[in-house]
Amino acid sequence: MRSAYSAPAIRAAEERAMAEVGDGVLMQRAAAGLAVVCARRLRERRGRVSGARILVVTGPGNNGGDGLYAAARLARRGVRAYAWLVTQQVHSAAWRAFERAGGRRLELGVVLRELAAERFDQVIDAGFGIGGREGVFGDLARIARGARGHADVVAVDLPSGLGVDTVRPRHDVFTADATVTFGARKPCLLTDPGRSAAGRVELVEIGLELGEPDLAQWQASDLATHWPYPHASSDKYARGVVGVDAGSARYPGAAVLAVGGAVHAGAGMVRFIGDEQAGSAVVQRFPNVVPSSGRCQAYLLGSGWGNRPDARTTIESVAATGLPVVVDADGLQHLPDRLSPRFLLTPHAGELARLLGTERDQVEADPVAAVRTAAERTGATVLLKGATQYVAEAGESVVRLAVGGPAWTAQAGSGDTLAGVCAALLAAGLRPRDAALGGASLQAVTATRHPGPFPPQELAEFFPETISALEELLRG
Ligand SMILES: NC(=O)C1=CN([C@@H]2O[C@H](COP(=O)(O)OP(=O)(O)OC[C@H]3O[C@@H](n4cnc5c(N)ncnc54)[C@H](O)[C@@H]3O)[C@@H](O)[C@H]2O)[C@@H](O)CC1
Ligand SMILES: [K+]
Repeated sequence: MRSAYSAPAIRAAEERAMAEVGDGVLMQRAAAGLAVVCARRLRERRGRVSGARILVVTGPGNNGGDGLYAAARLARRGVRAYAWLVTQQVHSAAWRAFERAGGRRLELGVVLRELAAERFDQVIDAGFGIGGREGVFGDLARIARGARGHADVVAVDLPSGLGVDTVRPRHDVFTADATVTFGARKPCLLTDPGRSAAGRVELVEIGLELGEPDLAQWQASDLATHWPYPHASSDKYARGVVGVDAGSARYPGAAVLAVGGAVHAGAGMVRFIGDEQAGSAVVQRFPNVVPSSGRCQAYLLGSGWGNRPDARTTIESVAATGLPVVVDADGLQHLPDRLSPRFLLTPHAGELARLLGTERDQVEADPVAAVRTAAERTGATVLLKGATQYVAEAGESVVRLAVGGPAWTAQAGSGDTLAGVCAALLAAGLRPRDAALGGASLQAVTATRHPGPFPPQELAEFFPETISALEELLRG
C-alpha cells in the first residue's frame, strides 16, 4: 500500500520535525536525497556524473532551495550546474552555496536556446513545491515546454504547477521523467492526471512523523494478498454464488459483460435473474450460467437497466435479503435513502454527480471529497470509476485507490465487467471496500499485462491468467 498526505498534514509534520532538528537539517536531508537520485539518473544515461550539464529551474521558496543545494552537491562532483530564476527572489543561503560550488546563473534566452539544442543532460524542476499554486505561466511555462523531451526532467517534491491535493491541472504543468518527493507522497502524485506528469516517483525520507494518510493506494502485492483463491476443498458456495440482474431488452450486452466479469473472476456460480431477452444472450455466451433464482451470496443490480419502472422495488427487495450487493449504472438513481454497509455503489463521475445533486465538473475537480461525501450520505461503500479509481467507506476518512492502470480500460462496457468482478468478490466473502479495490485493481493489472485496445469482454478472458500470476507472486 502506498500512502499520500495532503499539504496541511505535511506542513504540520514538518513543523514538528523542524522544532526538533531545525529547518536547515530537513532541507539538507531533502537536497542530499535529491542529489543522489539526480546523480544516479545521470550515470544511467551517460555513464558518468562528472562533466554533465544541468539546469536548475529555481523558484523563490524552499523548493528552489532544495534544487540549489542539490545542484551544489552535484557541482562538487564535477557537474556543470546552471540556474534560471523564476522570480528575482531566491533562497539566499542556498544561492550562496550554489555559487560557491561553481554554479552560474543563465538568462531566459540562453536557457531556451540551450534547451532546444539539447545541451542540458538534466533539468531540475525546483520551481514550486507544496507552496505552489496550480499552473505554470509565462516564461516558466516556456521553459517547461522547452524541457519536455529535451532533457531528463527531475521534479523536486512535485512537478511545478500541480495542485498538491487537487487532481486537475487545468493549466500547463512541468512534465517530469522522475519526481523526488520528500517525507511522504502527495495526493497529486498518485492520482490522474498528476500521476502522468510526475513520471517515476522516488520517496526520500526526511524524518517526518505522519499519522493517518489521506489516500492509500493498493499495489499489485495488495491485490495478491486480498484475492480469495479457492482451496482444494472449496465448493461453488465457498467460491461464491452471484445473482446478476443486469441488462435489458434494450441493452442485453451489459448483462453479458457483467456476467463475464463475474465468471472470469472465478465466481463459483452465476445465476442470471434479470430480463428474459438479456438472459438468452447471457446463456448463449455462458452456458454455465443458471438462468433462475435460488441461493445467492451476493447480487449485482443496475448495469444496463435503462429506464426500468421497478428499479427501486427491485433494489429494496434485494436489500431486504441482508446480502451484499453491487448497485451500478442505472440502478444508482433509484437507491433507498439510507443503505446498509453491505452495499457497494460503482458510479462513474457523471453518475456520482447525479447522486450528489451536483455537476460532473465538481466531482472531477475534487473526486476525493465527492466519493467521501457519497459514502457518508448513503452509508454504503462507493467506488468512483475513472482513470484513477477511488474507494470510500462510510465512517472511514482514508480514501483508497485501486492499482493504477493504463488508459486502455476507458471504454464502453468496462464498467459492466468491473461490476461483475466486484459482485463475485463480495460473494466470495470480501468486504465491499476490498471487493471494489480488488475488482478495479484486477482490471488495471490485467490491462497492464495485456496492453492494447482489447474490448472489455476480451480483457476479462485474461483475468484467470492474472489471478494465477498473483497467486504465484504470493507464493514468492
Ligand atoms: N518546510 C520544510 O521543512 C521543508 C520543505 N522542503 C521544500 O520546501 C517546499 C515548500 O517550500 P515553500 O513553502 O517555500 O513553497 P514553494 O517553494 O513551493 O513556493 C514558494 C512560494 O512561491 C509562491 N508561488 C507559488 N506558486 C507560484 C506561481 N505559480 N507563480 C509565482 N509564485 C508562486 C508562493 O508564494 C510560495 O510561497 C517543499 O515542497 C519542499 O520542496 C524541503 O526542503 C524539506 C523541508
Ligand atoms: K517542483
